[in-house]
Amino acid sequence: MLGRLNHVGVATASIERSAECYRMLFGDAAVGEPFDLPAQGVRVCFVDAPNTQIELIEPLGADSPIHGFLAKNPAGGQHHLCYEVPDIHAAKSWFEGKGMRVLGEPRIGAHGTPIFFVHPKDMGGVLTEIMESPRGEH
Ligand SMILES: CC[C@@H](C(=O)O)C(=O)SCCNC(=O)CCNC(=O)[C@H](O)C(C)(C)COP(=O)(O)OP(=O)(O)OC[C@H]1O[C@@H](n2cnc3c(N)ncnc32)[C@H](O)[C@@H]1OP(=O)(O)O
Ligand SMILES: [Co+2]
Repeated sequence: MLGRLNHVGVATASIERSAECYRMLFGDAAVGEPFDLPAQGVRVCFVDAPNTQIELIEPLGADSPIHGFLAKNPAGGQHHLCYEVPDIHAAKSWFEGKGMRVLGEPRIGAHGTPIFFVHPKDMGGVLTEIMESPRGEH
Protein backbone atom coordinates (compact mmCIF):
# COMPACT_ATOMS: atom_id res chain seq x y z
CA MET A 1 0.00 0.00 0.00
CA LEU A 2 2.67 2.54 1.00
CA GLY A 3 5.08 3.77 -1.67
CA ARG A 4 8.29 5.77 -1.65
CA LEU A 5 9.44 7.61 1.50
CA ASN A 6 8.96 11.27 0.52
CA HIS A 7 10.28 13.07 3.60
CA VAL A 8 11.14 12.91 7.28
CA GLY A 9 9.44 15.65 9.31
CA VAL A 10 11.60 17.20 12.03
CA ALA A 11 10.00 19.61 14.49
CA THR A 12 12.10 22.51 15.73
CA ALA A 13 11.56 25.64 17.78
CA SER A 14 13.88 27.50 15.38
CA ILE A 15 14.18 26.74 11.67
CA GLU A 16 17.13 29.13 11.46
CA ARG A 17 19.07 27.18 14.10
CA SER A 18 18.21 23.78 12.60
CA ALA A 19 18.96 24.98 9.05
CA GLU A 20 22.45 25.99 10.21
CA CYS A 21 23.00 22.47 11.50
CA TYR A 22 21.82 20.87 8.20
CA ARG A 23 23.94 23.32 6.14
CA MET A 24 26.95 22.04 8.03
CA LEU A 25 25.88 18.41 7.42
CA PHE A 26 24.73 18.59 3.76
CA GLY A 27 26.14 21.89 2.39
CA ASP A 28 24.54 25.24 1.44
CA ALA A 29 22.87 24.02 -1.76
CA ALA A 30 20.80 21.41 0.02
CA VAL A 31 18.94 23.81 2.33
CA GLY A 32 15.94 25.67 0.84
CA GLU A 33 14.31 28.96 1.81
CA PRO A 34 11.81 28.75 4.69
CA PHE A 35 8.16 29.54 3.90
CA ASP A 36 4.89 29.80 5.84
CA LEU A 37 2.00 27.35 5.46
CA PRO A 38 -0.74 29.01 7.54
CA ALA A 39 -3.32 26.36 6.57
CA GLN A 40 -1.10 23.71 8.24
CA GLY A 41 0.02 25.91 11.14
CA VAL A 42 3.70 25.52 10.36
CA ARG A 43 6.70 27.29 8.85
CA VAL A 44 8.65 24.90 6.61
CA CYS A 45 12.16 24.49 5.22
CA PHE A 46 13.23 21.55 3.04
CA VAL A 47 16.68 20.01 3.14
CA ASP A 48 17.58 17.83 0.14
CA ALA A 49 19.32 14.64 1.25
CA PRO A 50 20.60 12.33 -1.51
CA ASN A 51 17.65 9.92 -1.30
CA THR A 52 14.88 11.86 0.47
CA GLN A 53 14.08 15.23 2.05
CA ILE A 54 14.20 16.44 5.64
CA GLU A 55 11.22 18.72 6.32
CA LEU A 56 11.99 21.18 9.12
CA ILE A 57 8.77 22.44 10.70
CA GLU A 58 8.40 25.27 13.21
CA PRO A 59 5.09 26.24 14.88
CA LEU A 60 3.14 29.00 13.14
CA GLY A 61 0.28 30.56 15.12
CA ALA A 62 -1.41 29.66 18.38
CA ASP A 63 -3.20 26.59 16.92
CA SER A 64 -0.15 24.90 15.40
CA PRO A 65 -0.45 21.08 15.62
CA ILE A 66 3.19 20.83 16.71
CA HIS A 67 2.95 22.89 19.92
CA GLY A 68 2.18 19.75 21.97
CA PHE A 69 5.11 17.82 20.48
CA LEU A 70 7.57 20.65 21.20
CA ALA A 71 6.22 21.06 24.73
CA LYS A 72 7.13 17.40 25.31
CA ASN A 73 10.35 17.62 23.25
CA PRO A 74 11.71 21.16 23.73
CA ALA A 75 14.90 20.37 21.82
CA GLY A 76 12.82 19.25 18.81
CA GLY A 77 13.10 15.90 17.09
CA GLN A 78 11.76 13.48 14.50
CA HIS A 79 8.03 14.24 14.20
CA HIS A 80 6.63 12.23 11.23
CA LEU A 81 7.44 10.08 8.24
CA CYS A 82 5.75 10.78 4.89
CA TYR A 83 5.04 8.09 2.28
CA GLU A 84 3.70 8.55 -1.24
CA VAL A 85 0.59 6.89 -2.64
CA PRO A 86 -0.91 7.12 -6.15
CA ASP A 87 -4.45 8.08 -5.05
CA ILE A 88 -5.13 9.94 -1.79
CA HIS A 89 -8.84 9.03 -1.56
CA ALA A 90 -8.19 5.33 -2.18
CA ALA A 91 -5.48 5.45 0.52
CA LYS A 92 -7.80 7.15 3.02
CA SER A 93 -10.47 4.47 2.45
CA TRP A 94 -7.82 1.76 2.85
CA PHE A 95 -6.60 3.06 6.24
CA GLU A 96 -10.15 3.60 7.48
CA GLY A 97 -11.05 0.10 6.35
CA LYS A 98 -8.25 -1.20 8.59
CA GLY A 99 -9.78 0.73 11.53
CA MET A 100 -6.90 3.22 11.67
CA ARG A 101 -7.56 6.85 12.69
CA VAL A 102 -7.18 9.25 9.78
CA LEU A 103 -6.73 12.76 11.22
CA GLY A 104 -9.05 15.02 9.24
CA GLU A 105 -9.77 15.32 5.54
CA PRO A 106 -7.08 15.41 2.83
CA ARG A 107 -5.68 18.89 2.30
CA ILE A 108 -2.93 20.43 0.18
CA GLY A 109 0.52 19.94 1.68
CA ALA A 110 3.89 21.59 1.18
CA HIS A 111 4.51 19.80 -2.15
CA GLY A 112 1.20 21.00 -3.63
CA THR A 113 -0.53 17.61 -3.57
CA PRO A 114 -3.14 16.34 -1.05
CA ILE A 115 -2.00 14.84 2.25
CA PHE A 116 -3.51 13.34 5.39
CA PHE A 117 -2.11 12.02 8.67
CA VAL A 118 -2.63 8.68 10.43
CA HIS A 119 -2.60 8.66 14.24
CA PRO A 120 0.76 7.53 15.71
CA LYS A 121 -0.97 5.11 18.09
CA ASP A 122 -2.24 3.14 15.04
CA MET A 123 1.17 3.18 13.32
CA GLY A 124 3.53 1.66 15.87
CA GLY A 125 4.18 5.03 17.54
CA VAL A 126 5.07 6.90 14.32
CA LEU A 127 2.91 9.83 13.18
CA THR A 128 2.52 9.03 9.48
CA GLU A 129 1.78 11.45 6.65
CA ILE A 130 0.29 10.05 3.45
CA MET A 131 0.89 12.15 0.35
CA GLU A 132 -0.42 11.83 -3.18
CA SER A 133 2.62 11.45 -5.40
CA PRO A 134 3.60 14.60 -7.31
CA ARG A 135 4.53 12.34 -10.23
CA GLY A 136 1.16 10.58 -10.45
CA GLU A 137 2.75 7.33 -9.31
CA HIS A 138 4.43 5.98 -6.17
C1 LIG B 1 4.49 21.14 6.10
C2 LIG B 1 3.10 20.74 5.84
C3 LIG B 1 2.83 19.24 5.92
C4 LIG B 1 3.51 18.56 4.75
O1 LIG B 1 3.07 18.86 3.60
O2 LIG B 1 4.46 17.80 4.89
C5 LIG B 1 3.23 18.70 7.27
O3 LIG B 1 4.00 17.82 7.45
S1 LIG B 1 2.42 19.48 8.61
C6 LIG B 1 3.05 18.65 10.06
C7 LIG B 1 2.29 19.07 11.25
N1 LIG B 1 0.91 18.63 11.18
C8 LIG B 1 0.44 17.61 11.88
O4 LIG B 1 1.17 16.99 12.67
C9 LIG B 1 -1.02 17.28 11.70
C10 LIG B 1 -1.39 15.95 12.33
N2 LIG B 1 -1.10 15.93 13.78
C11 LIG B 1 -2.07 15.95 14.70
O5 LIG B 1 -3.25 15.96 14.41
C12 LIG B 1 -1.61 15.99 16.14
O6 LIG B 1 -0.29 16.48 16.22
C13 LIG B 1 -1.67 14.58 16.82
C14 LIG B 1 -0.82 13.55 16.11
C15 LIG B 1 -3.12 14.12 16.93
C16 LIG B 1 -1.10 14.73 18.25
O7 LIG B 1 -1.84 15.71 18.92
P1 LIG B 1 -1.25 16.41 20.24
O8 LIG B 1 -2.37 17.23 20.81
O9 LIG B 1 0.04 17.07 19.95
O10 LIG B 1 -0.83 15.27 21.21
P2 LIG B 1 -1.68 14.24 22.05
O11 LIG B 1 -1.34 14.46 23.46
O12 LIG B 1 -3.14 14.24 21.67
O13 LIG B 1 -1.01 12.90 21.55
C17 LIG B 1 -1.62 11.66 21.73
C18 LIG B 1 -0.52 10.64 21.86
O14 LIG B 1 0.26 10.60 20.63
C19 LIG B 1 1.63 10.89 20.93
N3 LIG B 1 2.18 11.71 19.84
C20 LIG B 1 1.83 12.97 19.56
N4 LIG B 1 2.55 13.42 18.51
C21 LIG B 1 3.35 12.40 18.16
C22 LIG B 1 4.35 12.26 17.14
N5 LIG B 1 4.63 13.27 16.30
N6 LIG B 1 4.99 11.08 17.02
C23 LIG B 1 4.71 10.05 17.85
N7 LIG B 1 3.79 10.12 18.87
C24 LIG B 1 3.13 11.30 19.00
C25 LIG B 1 1.61 11.64 22.23
O15 LIG B 1 2.85 11.52 22.88
C26 LIG B 1 0.49 10.96 22.97
O16 LIG B 1 0.95 9.74 23.50
P3 LIG B 1 0.76 9.37 25.06
O17 LIG B 1 1.53 10.40 25.81
O18 LIG B 1 1.30 7.98 25.19
O19 LIG B 1 -0.73 9.46 25.28
CO1 LIG C 1 5.32 16.55 6.32
